Amino acid sequence: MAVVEVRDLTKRFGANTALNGVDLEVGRGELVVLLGLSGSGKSTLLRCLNGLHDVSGGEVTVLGQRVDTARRGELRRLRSRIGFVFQQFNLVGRLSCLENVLTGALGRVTGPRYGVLSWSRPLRQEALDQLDRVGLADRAFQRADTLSGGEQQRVAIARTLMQRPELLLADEPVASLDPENSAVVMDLLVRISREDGLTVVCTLHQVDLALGWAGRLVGLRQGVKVLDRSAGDLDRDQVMDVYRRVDPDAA
Ligand SMILES: Nc1ncnc2c1ncn2[C@@H]1O[C@H](COP(=O)(O)OP(=O)(O)OP(=O)(O)O)[C@@H](O)[C@H]1O
Repeated sequence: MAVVEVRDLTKRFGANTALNGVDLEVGRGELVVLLGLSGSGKSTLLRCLNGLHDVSGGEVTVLGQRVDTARRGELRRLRSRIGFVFQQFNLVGRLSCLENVLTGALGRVTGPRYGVLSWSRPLRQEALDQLDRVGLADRAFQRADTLSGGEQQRVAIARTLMQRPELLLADEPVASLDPENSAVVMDLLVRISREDGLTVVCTLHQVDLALGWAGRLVGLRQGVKVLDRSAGDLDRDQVMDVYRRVDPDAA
């Protein structure tokens, strides 16, 4: 069964059509990168997958759950199975890295938590293991806002893993990082996807990163899917064609 099944998806914002008849199927363990010019609909597509946007037409099924027709409770349960990694990390800067990672498990416990010791020992160990996995176990008790951008994104990924997601959506996860840190974060996403059989759908701006790290590339141009191929079958020029601007007067 596909993890993501999108059929003829259309999303309009007023008169603006952000997605126009998009079909997409993503199988378990695939790492798919969405590419396209700014405004081509990449983030909108990610947001339709976890129900952050209502759809204007078509069907979206994720982890066997219809998203476009889901009730609020069904959406809440579905979102607890989907990890989301953002460009801006969204860590709580004054909290330690360990506490930030622990908050990823909030959906698995009942009631509020204040401070590291309010979490059970097994969860604390699990959070430490996740920090270790992203290479930052030695920073567990350091304030998150004292870490570099690349390190903060790795903590954010560890936090998402605490959620035990079955699907990971990443919206420009390396957009604010330098090339070296971008490579570290992409390496990490690929490794986690392979080790856990985790399905990842990620938007990226950098063609070379996408070609180097993705299993499959999906290109959007003005809300239309114009490319959907295995990365190994593509060269740079073919991918760059996704970025060809469309002259509105030429149509
Ligand atoms: N909440 C919104 N309200 C109105 N229009 C929106 C909204 N979100 C996106 N859009 C519009 O939908 C289109 C697609 O935007 P989207 O953010 O999905 O593009 P993108 O490919 O992710 O761009 P970027 O690479 O800059 O993040 C754009 O024209 C954008 O202005």
